[in-house]
Amino acid sequence: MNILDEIIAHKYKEVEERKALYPVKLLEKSLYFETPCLSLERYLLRPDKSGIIAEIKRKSPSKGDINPYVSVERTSIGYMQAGASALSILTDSNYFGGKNEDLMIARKYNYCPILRKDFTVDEYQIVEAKSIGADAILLIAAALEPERLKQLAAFARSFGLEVLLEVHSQQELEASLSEDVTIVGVNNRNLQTFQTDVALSLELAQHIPSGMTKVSESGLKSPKTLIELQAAGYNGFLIGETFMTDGRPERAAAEFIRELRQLQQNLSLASAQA
Ligand SMILES: O=P(O)(O)OC[C@@H](O)[C@@H](O)c1c[nH]c2ccccc12
Repeated sequence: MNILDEIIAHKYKEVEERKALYPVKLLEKSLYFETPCLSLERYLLRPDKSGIIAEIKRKSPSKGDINPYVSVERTSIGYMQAGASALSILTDSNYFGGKNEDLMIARKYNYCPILRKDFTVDEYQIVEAKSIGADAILLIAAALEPERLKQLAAFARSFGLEVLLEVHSQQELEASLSEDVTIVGVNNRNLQTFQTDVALSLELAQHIPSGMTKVSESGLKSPKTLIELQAAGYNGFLIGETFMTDGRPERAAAEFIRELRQLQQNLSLASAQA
């Protein structure tokens, strides 16, 4: 069994337990149901922002502990001050050391779109995402039958949540697109080997319908790579480890974004001179 199958099998059980502990009726009392979501897509397209979705990830199956005691308050504020477009908060606890409270803390301190990063397999988790203040959810093509994925996407949209559709191949992409999906994320991490290869994003870019907002996910280590991805049509860049492996992730993000802006400026100067 590969790691994704294992995580998903565990998730189905976990969701049943959570449903019993915190019934939907209880979640629906959250004030966030009266608050409209901020559009991740719109923030990714804002020219004054970097396009970076900065992630808070304490640990992962591939790396083990990354930053287990990170301060979500300090890091989330610092990420946004550094010029990130949005936040991604892992809420899976078993494999990634996250929790709903992490997202709630990020929500409390930041006015920006927040992606709830989890393995969504059930409508309950979508109600839960809205109840903790998320603006967008992830749906992973490799984890869901295409028809099921489309149902969940429509359900998320009915709460105003945006959907980031995660794919690893052209087949997954073509099978899973629907009118409820406007943001496509190409995950550069192979879930069998945990290797990351940005070439996958560059390859798949041409197959993503124009008009979709394109995000490249995982293994992004240098601002130069972002410039390449931008040239290939990417608007968003999901970055976790490169920041989180630093004792102060927000400082690593600030440094990264400063370099990115420098490169962008050099490029626009060069093209103005040409
Ligand atoms: O830490 P990285 O290599 O920068 O990757 C971030 C993000 O893309 C990765 O955490 C991720 C992508 N898809 C996921 C699905 C579930 C959990 C985590 C992920």
